[in-house]
Amino acid sequence: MQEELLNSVIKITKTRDIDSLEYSLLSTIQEFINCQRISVFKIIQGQGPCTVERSLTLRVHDVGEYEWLDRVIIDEPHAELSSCLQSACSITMQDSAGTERRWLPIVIHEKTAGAIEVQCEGLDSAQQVMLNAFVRIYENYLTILRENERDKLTGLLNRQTFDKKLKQLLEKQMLEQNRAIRDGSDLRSLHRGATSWLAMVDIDHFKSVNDTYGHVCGDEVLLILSQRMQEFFRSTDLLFRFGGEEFVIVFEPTDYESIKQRMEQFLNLVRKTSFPFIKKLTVSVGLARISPYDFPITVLENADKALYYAKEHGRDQVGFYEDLISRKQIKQHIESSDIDLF
Ligand SMILES: Nc1nc2c(ncn2[C@@H]2O[C@H](COP(=O)(O)OP(=O)(O)OP(=O)(O)O)[C@@H](O)[C@H]2O)c(=O)[nH]1
Repeated sequence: MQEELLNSVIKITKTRDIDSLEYSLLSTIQEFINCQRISVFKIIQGQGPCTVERSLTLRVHDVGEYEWLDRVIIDEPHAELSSCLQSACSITMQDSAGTERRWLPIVIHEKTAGAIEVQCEGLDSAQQVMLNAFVRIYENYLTILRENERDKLTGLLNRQTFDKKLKQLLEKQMLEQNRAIRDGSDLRSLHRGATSWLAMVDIDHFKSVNDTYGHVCGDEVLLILSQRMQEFFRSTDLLFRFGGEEFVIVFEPTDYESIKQRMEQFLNLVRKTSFPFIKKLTVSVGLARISPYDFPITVLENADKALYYAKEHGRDQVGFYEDLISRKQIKQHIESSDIDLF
């Protein structure tokens, strides 16, 4: 037993990314405590009321038969889950058939980040101790992994995580498309023109902010801008600090008109935001569509070309890659495999 326990701790801490960590945690809990259902819930930070997503569920049907349920946003969290998240305390409920449901909070840097829900036939005290210990190990390890994913100054995702996150998003889109084709759904009516988008945001004349007011003031500008971005964009949009004064946003699928309007509103918000010392600050944006079969580098290059165009044509504006291509204002990126050599 002791050896099995040690091996399971090794399994959990061997993981190098947050998604695999969730799989390891749930399978380990299931291995030691016979459950009917285990889920990881996460609070998605954003504006307005607290949004919760069920990040992963392991549902056990029969001995040796189980299924994994994927990420889903929970509009109305269960009352007990909400209490657990708000109070950061464990909550247990038992129904008349003796089935127990437990919610254990996940606390990171003294803030509740989510909860683990366990549904089972009732736990003895040794199992309860074990369950608590697994959740604490998960909590500690999650703290380390989260810090590795984030930029130190702004707290946004860092560039190193970009390829992985975009790949996950593209795989999800591809799965959805394949599922729709398999189920015979009409893709056009299914998505109604909605695709994912990537925006590259770059502060205009940032060098002069540093040169005139110093690096500390420059850092403060970066911090305020990233806070505004976190408040303004949806909690499901991925925000990265890509380099010095460059940010990348990957949007959940939406149509062209909506993304256009949202980016214009964002530019307006930046114009109206007050930054220390600086009278006026603006940003330029390059926006490109993300298709399921794109390479991350291609999408970045497209957005970068559109950004370059926006910078060259007066700054404080959004360059739309597809628009610029169709108007022949920039040249299309050609994949090396598409080039006909003969
Ligand atoms: N304060 C601060 N400055 C940074 C950081 N990283 C990069 N920079 C500065 O960002 C500035 C980027 O300047 P440029 O690439 O010349 O661009 P720009 O002045 O914004 O001009 P345009 O992009 O053409 O509008 C440089 O002065 C860098 O030193 C950082 O973490 N903090």
